Amino acid sequence: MQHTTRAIPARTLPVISVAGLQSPDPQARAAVGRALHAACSETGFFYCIDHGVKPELIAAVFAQSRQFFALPMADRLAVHKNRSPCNRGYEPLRDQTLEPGTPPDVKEGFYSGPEKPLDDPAVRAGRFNQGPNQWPAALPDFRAVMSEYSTVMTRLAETLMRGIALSLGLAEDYFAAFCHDPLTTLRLLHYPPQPARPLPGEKGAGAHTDFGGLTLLLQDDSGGLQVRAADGTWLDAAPIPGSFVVNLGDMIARWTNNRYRSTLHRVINTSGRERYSVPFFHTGNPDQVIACLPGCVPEGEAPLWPPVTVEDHLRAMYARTYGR
Ligand SMILES: O=C(O)CCC(=O)C(=O)O
Ligand SMILES: [Fe+2]
Repeated sequence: MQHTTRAIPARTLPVISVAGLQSPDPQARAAVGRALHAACSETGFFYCIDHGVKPELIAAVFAQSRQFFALPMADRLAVHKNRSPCNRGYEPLRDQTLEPGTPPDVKEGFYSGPEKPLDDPAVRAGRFNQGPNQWPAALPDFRAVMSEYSTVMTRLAETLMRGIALSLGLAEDYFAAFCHDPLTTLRLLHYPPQPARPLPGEKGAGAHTDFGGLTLLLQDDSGGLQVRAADGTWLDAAPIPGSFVVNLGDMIARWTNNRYRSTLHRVINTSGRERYSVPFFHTGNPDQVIACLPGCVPEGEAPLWPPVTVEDHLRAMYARTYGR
């Protein structure tokens, strides 16, 4: 019998151990940089392992999230994000339409972020997504768990941004200004099972790219996250326990003139069960101007996008996906 071989594009996302980024040995850090370079330029998505985030903390975040979405609707509506000047709190089912032209997403969520009092100068100035959180009164540990998790994840995102700088041949602290007072958003998501008879195009989360810098996602064991491959097919980002699925958002695509990809992804919860996930968005310093990095435009060509601030891009994307 004859066997033929042919190159088959990888059908899984790369898995990157990021422990080396914490090493005092520059060779170890550079090796992670090389792995990041391949992942960021090919898929814009990878699994991050050996990240140092404690499993107990991750378990606590999921446990609090399940409890939140199991609260009576009146308790959830008491912290509706429409009551917040900065998009913090509960987001009901079908509130967001990530994919233009499709029905609203079959997911509900909860947003929190760095706590700033109403008299903080940035809040008084009406800066986007900055201000106080709303916390569910019925869950006494919720606030502490989410706040600790946000702190830990901000640190991990900063470490990864140092790795991304190395991967681009830049100084390791190149993105320090982007990380200095970052907008970060912790989002809890709950997806009911995909409807038995969905409307045309109806999904848990419509196809979209993320708006910011890095997204670090926890998913439960339901599956359902799909990532668009270069050939236009959808890859399943199957759950790997203990890992984060990391992807690059629009800020990094614009910075690198699309050398690093902000890749379309979507969720269809065909597990038949409730699905829980927790994206953490590290969006960056709101005043940071994102303009094409030196060396990312070929001679004689113009960059693909004009410069934009983090805050302006974020504002435009919320307006588009929430229709207000
Ligand atoms: O729930 C997921 O797995 C992905 C969520 C997502 O893509 C988002 O919130 O931007
Ligand atoms: Fe996303």
